[in-house]
Amino acid sequence: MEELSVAEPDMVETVIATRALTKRYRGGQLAVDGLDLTVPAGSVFGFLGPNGSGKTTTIRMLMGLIEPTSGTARVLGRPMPRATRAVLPQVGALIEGPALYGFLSGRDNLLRYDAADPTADPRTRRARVASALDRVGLTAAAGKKAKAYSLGMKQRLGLAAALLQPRRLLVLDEPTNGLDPQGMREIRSLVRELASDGTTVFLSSHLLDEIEQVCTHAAVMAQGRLITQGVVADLAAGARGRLVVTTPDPGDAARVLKEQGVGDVVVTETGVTAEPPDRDRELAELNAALVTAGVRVRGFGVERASLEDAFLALTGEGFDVAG
Ligand SMILES: Nc1ncnc2c1ncn2[C@@H]1O[C@H](COP(=O)(O)OP(=O)(O)OP(=O)(O)O)[C@@H](O)[C@H]1O
Repeated sequence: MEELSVAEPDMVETVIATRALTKRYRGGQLAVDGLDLTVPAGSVFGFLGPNGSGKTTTIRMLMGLIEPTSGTARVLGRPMPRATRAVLPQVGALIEGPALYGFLSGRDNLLRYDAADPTADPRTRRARVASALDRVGLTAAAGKKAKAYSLGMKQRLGLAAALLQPRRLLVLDEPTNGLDPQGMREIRSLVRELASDGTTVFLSSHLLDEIEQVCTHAAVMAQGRLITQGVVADLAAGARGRLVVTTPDPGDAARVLKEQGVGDVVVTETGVTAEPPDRDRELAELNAALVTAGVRVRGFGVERASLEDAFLALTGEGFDVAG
């Protein structure tokens, strides 16, 4: 019996933990290669990687949908896929778009979904559905047929289905994929809101700026392997940022910076960028050197590194966004 119980909430500080998790598909494709993932409780964890980097395969292993070839995965403290039946009721998942009945209204879709859950009390069903609709902002559109919903509304309805029961973990696979900018904003702010009550959210994305905007933590994947993971701000800080000089005299500016020993000087449309110096004092000296040499400096400063810079620094290649 012990086997089927899920560890108490305060015992689980790591909501997802994998060790050397590996998946090789039958065709021989190594989709996930020795993955060690640690998702802390309460985080909004971004699982980032270009298309084909192994994100969906990992999520499917975490949800007990497919067996790993080797390695282990624990979700809410329990081994997957062995404890799938005990774990899944506490996990809300939105994977590969929600399965909806187009001819039913949004509300009726949720009523049906709730009725399919043997643990859901039918007497409180309508209240549960109303509150889930409210949380995702679909109350006004609840009576409309789902086929008339926009993609963003369908995603929100899928989220509402995931929220019918209290969840300790939400797993969202590319939740903003295919949405227009407005739809993306809505889903992002919804994710923030869901996380603010302490629910751990694990979301995959191939969009760096999305991860920077909504996530506290992130893991970066490339070709089935983990490149880095940690607090988003720390990951970005690991990259050094760029010295940016705005000037109508880029040639002179580049020459002066090189004379001063600055590395990786690149002429751009609006001026010059380069490796930033290690200390602020040197920054002031560089600025002075430019001015003394007669370079017309219109802007001078170090631009904060983004997660994209960190990714570039780690992989030495561009973040190939195919989707
Ligand atoms: N059922 C399968 N059989 C064989 N190979 C597969 C299967 N599913 C995925 N793959 C391969 O495994 C690799 C990882 O795919 P996966 O879908 O996990 O990546 P992803 O990061 O989720 O990408 P996307 O965002 O495109 O879904 C890819 O090379 C893919 O072609």
